[in-house]
Amino acid sequence: LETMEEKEPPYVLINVIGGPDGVYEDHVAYLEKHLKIITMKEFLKNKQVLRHKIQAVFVWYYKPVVDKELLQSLPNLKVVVNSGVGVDHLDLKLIFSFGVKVANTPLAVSSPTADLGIALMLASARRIVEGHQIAVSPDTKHFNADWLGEEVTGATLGIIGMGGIGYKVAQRAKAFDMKILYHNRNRRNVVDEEAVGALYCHKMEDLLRQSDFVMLVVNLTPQTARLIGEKELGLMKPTATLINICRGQVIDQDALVKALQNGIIKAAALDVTYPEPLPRDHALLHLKNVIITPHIGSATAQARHLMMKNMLESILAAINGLPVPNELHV
Ligand SMILES: O=C(O)C(=O)CO
Repeated sequence: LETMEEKEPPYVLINVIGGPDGVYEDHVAYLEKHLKIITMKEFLKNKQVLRHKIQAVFVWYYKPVVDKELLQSLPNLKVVVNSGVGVDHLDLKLIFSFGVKVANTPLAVSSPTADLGIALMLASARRIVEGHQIAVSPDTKHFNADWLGEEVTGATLGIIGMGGIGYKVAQRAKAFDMKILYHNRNRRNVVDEEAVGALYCHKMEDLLRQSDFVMLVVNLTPQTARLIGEKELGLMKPTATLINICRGQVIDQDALVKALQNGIIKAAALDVTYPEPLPRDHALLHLKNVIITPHIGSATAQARHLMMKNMLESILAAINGLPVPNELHV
């Protein structure tokens, strides 16, 4: 009996298989080569037995919620692995206090999210969404658009948050001959700066005043919540565009709506809002100078596959007492 138990794969709790919030079915099939997957529903049905077996929680798009109650019910939990880089939905201190490790998947997310930032910048500058609407409209009399877009070539891009994703945005923007400014808690080393031609702005205000495009790429923390409000929007050029690919809460959305309505800034391109999705009557959904995508920074087949693979690697390492790839610390 003992040998049979030893051979049992590690038990991992996930929210649900399939559906909009679920782990993809083909990923589950892959994971099951190494793990025993338990859905939240199965767990709740047979909690008394399963709670002792579960060694990892697989948080796929914010679910399941890892709260005190869940942590208390899993005495053999070793690790919580999170899809994506942002862990603002996890109470790290609480999780660590249970002696549980946490890992995320920064490498899977950084390139596709940077790509999306550039895509939003170009889509806004070249009015791609409006162009599409004209091209498919039954009424062809506006076919030759009676408006013009802006070029990004030679324009100034201000990147707020120069971590893994921000730096990849800069690498891409360099290819457009953009002038790149950045603001970050810590200045990057000179080699990194020179490789992309990025100039450090110690004061975010300086970046806001000078940029034609401002891209937000920070982690959501108490320090970055509502980082961009009425005052900051007021410092931006009336011709500037704000692009957000990190978290909606980094912007004071009411202030953004006012700034967009009153010509304080020209446009916004947002992959993230709060809440997600926005209520259907929200002003941001009805302004012509706004483009919104439904939080698709990492929504590529390659990224999601790599996320799942990295999460699996972190689970197996933690369970086997090995160094955990992408482990987060306090
Ligand atoms: O990596 C993250 O935090 C994401 O939001 C993925 O889209």
